Amino acid sequence: MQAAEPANEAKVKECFQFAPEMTRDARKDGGEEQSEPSCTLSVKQISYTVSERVGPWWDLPSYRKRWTRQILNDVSFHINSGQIMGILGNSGSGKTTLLDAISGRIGHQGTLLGEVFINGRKLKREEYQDCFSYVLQSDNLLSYLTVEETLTYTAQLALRKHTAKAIKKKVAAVMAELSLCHVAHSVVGGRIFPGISGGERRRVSIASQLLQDPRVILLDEPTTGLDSMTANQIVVLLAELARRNRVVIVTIHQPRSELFRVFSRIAIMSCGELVFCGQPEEMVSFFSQCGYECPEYCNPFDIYVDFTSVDTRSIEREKATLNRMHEITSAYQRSDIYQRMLRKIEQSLQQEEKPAIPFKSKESPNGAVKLEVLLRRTARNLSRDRMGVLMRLFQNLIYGLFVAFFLMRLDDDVTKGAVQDRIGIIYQCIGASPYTGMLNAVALFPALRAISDQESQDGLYSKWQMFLAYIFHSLPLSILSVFIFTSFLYWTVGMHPDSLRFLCFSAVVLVPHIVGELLTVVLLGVVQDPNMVNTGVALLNIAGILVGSGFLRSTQDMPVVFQWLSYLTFQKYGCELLIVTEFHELDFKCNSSRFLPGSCVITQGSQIIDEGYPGALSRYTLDFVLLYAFLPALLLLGMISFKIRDKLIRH
Ligand SMILES: Nc1ncnc2c1ncn2[C@@H]1O[C@H](COP(=O)(O)OP(=O)(O)OP(=O)(O)O)[C@@H](O)[C@H]1O
Repeated sequence: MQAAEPANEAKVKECFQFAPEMTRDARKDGGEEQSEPSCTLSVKQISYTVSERVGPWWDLPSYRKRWTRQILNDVSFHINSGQIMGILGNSGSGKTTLLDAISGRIGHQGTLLGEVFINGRKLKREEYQDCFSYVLQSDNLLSYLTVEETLTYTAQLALRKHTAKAIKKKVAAVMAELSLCHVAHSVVGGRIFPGISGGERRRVSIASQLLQDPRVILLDEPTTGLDSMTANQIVVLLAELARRNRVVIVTIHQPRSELFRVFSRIAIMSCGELVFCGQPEEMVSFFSQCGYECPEYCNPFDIYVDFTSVDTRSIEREKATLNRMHEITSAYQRSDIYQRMLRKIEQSLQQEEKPAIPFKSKESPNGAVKLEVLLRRTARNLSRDRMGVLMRLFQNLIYGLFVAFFLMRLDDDVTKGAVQDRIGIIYQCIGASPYTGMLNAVALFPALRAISDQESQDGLYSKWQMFLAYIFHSLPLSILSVFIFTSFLYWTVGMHPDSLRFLCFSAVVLVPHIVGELLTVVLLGVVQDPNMVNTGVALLNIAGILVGSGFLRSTQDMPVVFQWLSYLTFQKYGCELLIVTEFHELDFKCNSSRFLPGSCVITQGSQIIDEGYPGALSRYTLDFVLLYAFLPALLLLGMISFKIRDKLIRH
């Protein structure tokens, strides 16, 4: 099949006569006509299959059976630097999976076959992320930072050898390249916080990638959700980026017909197959020769995607449209366009002097510097959330107000609840403070986790470094919040009036609060759904109180297995410590006018310690050490959890 004919060229002109003249075509500038392309990307026979269960879990016989689903089928193409390729196709046709496969971000669930070559050199799997920049469909930007700050922190994470001045220059250059200078000092914003526009956000995402000077940029639906004018501007901008000696591949839904002149290559996908890949003019002539003309004044992108899509609304339609799709795919594979492309791949693989693989700038700083940058970035971003900071600082205090209002003032008279009320306060302090920690983590960490998933795939840092940065940033706030809470509660309700005991009390209550937050973040490493983590931490806390506190059932009376389990709970050490802190050397009164048999048996706090927590006084220091040992243990567990996440989540 011939690629282009004069008659068809006339048709092309006719078809797009309404399209305004674009500035300059990336293709004409640096594409086919470029004599010595500095970078070539060849994708050879990429196939991806996944094994899926046939039915839902509630239909056990079909759930047990599996079938193999072909997501990508033998996809090959070749593109040079200076060119921009648009991948079109209906929803579910495999566009995103193709980009994931090319960039090495595909999950472990399926079987990936095929090879990717840069400058004719085969890429190893571990080299993918050092070679490609990938702008995801949903941008995860830090909302309270300005555009300039966002890019500066990214540059600090990516570029070690650069001085502060060089980083500033680099950020300014990238902002100029992406026309972001006018919003440099504007806050990025997000769903609940207004900031820059959607189009500007996309450009910030692209700018973040450009900081590492990638030669191959992949973008998944960068125009989704944007109005058509902004979408056009983004694609024209991408074409300009391509013209500066880069390969740009972009998946796109419903591009406007004007963009016909902007793309150097158009690929159309359907059901995981590459139905067509060639120059836009070749596309029109190819489809015409197949008998599928683009009607006058119609957008060829829409028309050709429609021709190649499978309509599943009825079995008859599905059969007919699937046949049509296969017919067009076979015609493409027999065409000169396809054969020429295969020859280019072979030429590129067989050239004698293959240029080196152009990796992204790999001058990332050492782990400690990355952690420091992440810590500064997280602290600056979250500290600008005024309501968030206020809630964080005063949530414990608000809870303390409830308790204080309920109890008013502790009494020394055992007949007026001197023992019961004190135990109640200790129970509330140990039982409730993990929840406030958990709520903080569930509200704040998932957004940071999404950012770290993306940035760790870009090779900027490891996921566990974001985990540590979040925990370290939260420590001063947690300490302050607990101190405000205990300062109020301790003195208002009238606990043991001794400053040292107050400090010990605060130091003990701090741990469950931090453990609640830490445990939640640790679980968020391996469990994606924050609601499940929420429930899990709440249940663990309840179980810990039941087994460890000794309030609901005396530890000595519990079965041996629970006694052993209690040693694994921070509640055991926390409760023992608070009981000793409050009851040691405390004398009670007994109001004889309300005398009930047995009510005046307890006259000293030490009786409570000896009966309920024998030996707790002598274990005071050890209990403190064991209680605080939960913090480094959970930090370690968190690092392991986020290393597991590296394996579980590809992006
Ligand atoms: N790991 C996987 N397991 C099972 N199915 C998968 C997996 N990855 C992708 N798919 C399926 O493959 C098909 C192609 O998905 P993909 O996201 O690549 O489509 P797309 O063309 O990008 O769609 P859209 O335009 O809607 O984003 C979808 O039906 C998707 O459900």
